[in-house]
Amino acid sequence: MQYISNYFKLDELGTNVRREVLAGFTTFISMAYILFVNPSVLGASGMDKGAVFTATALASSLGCLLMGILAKYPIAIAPGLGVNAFFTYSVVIGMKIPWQTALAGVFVASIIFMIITVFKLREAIINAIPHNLKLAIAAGIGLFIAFIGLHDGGLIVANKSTVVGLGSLNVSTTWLTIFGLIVTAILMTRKVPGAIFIGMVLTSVLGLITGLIHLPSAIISSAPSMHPTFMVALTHVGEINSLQLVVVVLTFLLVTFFDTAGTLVGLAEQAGFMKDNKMPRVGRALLADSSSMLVGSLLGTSPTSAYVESSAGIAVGGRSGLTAVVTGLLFIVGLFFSPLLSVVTSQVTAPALIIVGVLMAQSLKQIDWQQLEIAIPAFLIVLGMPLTYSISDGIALGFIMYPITMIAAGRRKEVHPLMYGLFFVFLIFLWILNVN
Ligand SMILES: Nc1nc2[nH]cnc2c(=O)[nH]1
Repeated sequence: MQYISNYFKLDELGTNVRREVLAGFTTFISMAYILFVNPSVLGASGMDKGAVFTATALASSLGCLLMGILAKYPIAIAPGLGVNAFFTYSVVIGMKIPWQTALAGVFVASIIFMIITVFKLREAIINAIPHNLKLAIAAGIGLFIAFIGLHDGGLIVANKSTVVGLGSLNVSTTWLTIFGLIVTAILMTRKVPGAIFIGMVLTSVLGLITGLIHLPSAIISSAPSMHPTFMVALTHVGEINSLQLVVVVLTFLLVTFFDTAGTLVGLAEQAGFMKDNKMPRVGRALLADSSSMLVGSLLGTSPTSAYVESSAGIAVGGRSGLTAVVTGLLFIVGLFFSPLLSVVTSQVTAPALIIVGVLMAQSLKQIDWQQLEIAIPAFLIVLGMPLTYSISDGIALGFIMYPITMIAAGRRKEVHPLMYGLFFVFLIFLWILNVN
């Protein structure tokens, strides 16, 4: 115990083992839903849900353990919601790229992410992209996953005359979504730890009682085999050979890199770790994420990110890497609960998607809406993501508009050369998509 306390510097951080364990549990309960939501989202791309479940648990566990032990932060890592939706809906379903190739794209992006981190290019890249556009990406992803949740839960449906509209309230399963959304919203508002998880449990129970969800055959079982997805990424790397796939890899990289970097800084501010506006050991934290993304792609899951839900553990006092280690160990325990997958239907996951969307949309408030040369591209990113049903299309719209409005405002010297490069990359990308 003394060794643990010394290693994680618990005394120095003004914390103790008991508080750290409680924080680790709190964070785990807040994000355990991803064990079920990730297989549901990636399963829609044709991937085996059981294999994704096991890959999700292992990649999350590894990410949390690395973050705890190497970077010593109370920050958890797991496959990001949003980027998994991009994987399924934009890349596999939209661009008709096989999931095996998409997984290879995640693998390639993770290697670039590692190189950027190890060779300290990270500051240069973080600085090249305007802060307001990074905020817009986070917010846009929030709107995108909320839109997916509203649609999957039956609340928003396609409509021939108005494009989209309110779903029919005569569909009984939609009432499960409504119930889940209200319960989760109340629990979140009252700051109950694990609100999203509890909301999902209560919605599933209501589904079981009303017969809208069928009883699972068991609760505990051995972890499902990863055979259908294991090492598939490696054998398909050769298929990353078109501009379309280069843009897909770039999007995986941009989204994961900025999501993680932004979330790390946000959480470090919350926990009081920032020194001179900089986060100490940020390289190690990014390495923890890029390593779990790399391993995750080989096991069978979309990119991992630092999780906003870590703020729940920090809020109950978690300050050291021990918090993340506890969360990581709990993901191993989670491996044995795969039979519950069948209970977690899209109506059960919908409220989680909508509420996490709200959390991610909070960065809207920091965007400088007064300067139109910034506001217009930022707005296109934010609105573009849900309306095009694609993170990369949203980024493309904003990144193409940005140099145009900046030049119009007489601020062309403030545009980083990389942004001019991305202007052409995304222009060609949209053009290729249109040709198809
Ligand atoms: N930062 C972050 N937190 C999440 N929590 C659930 N999904 C995500 C995600 O994609 N990014």
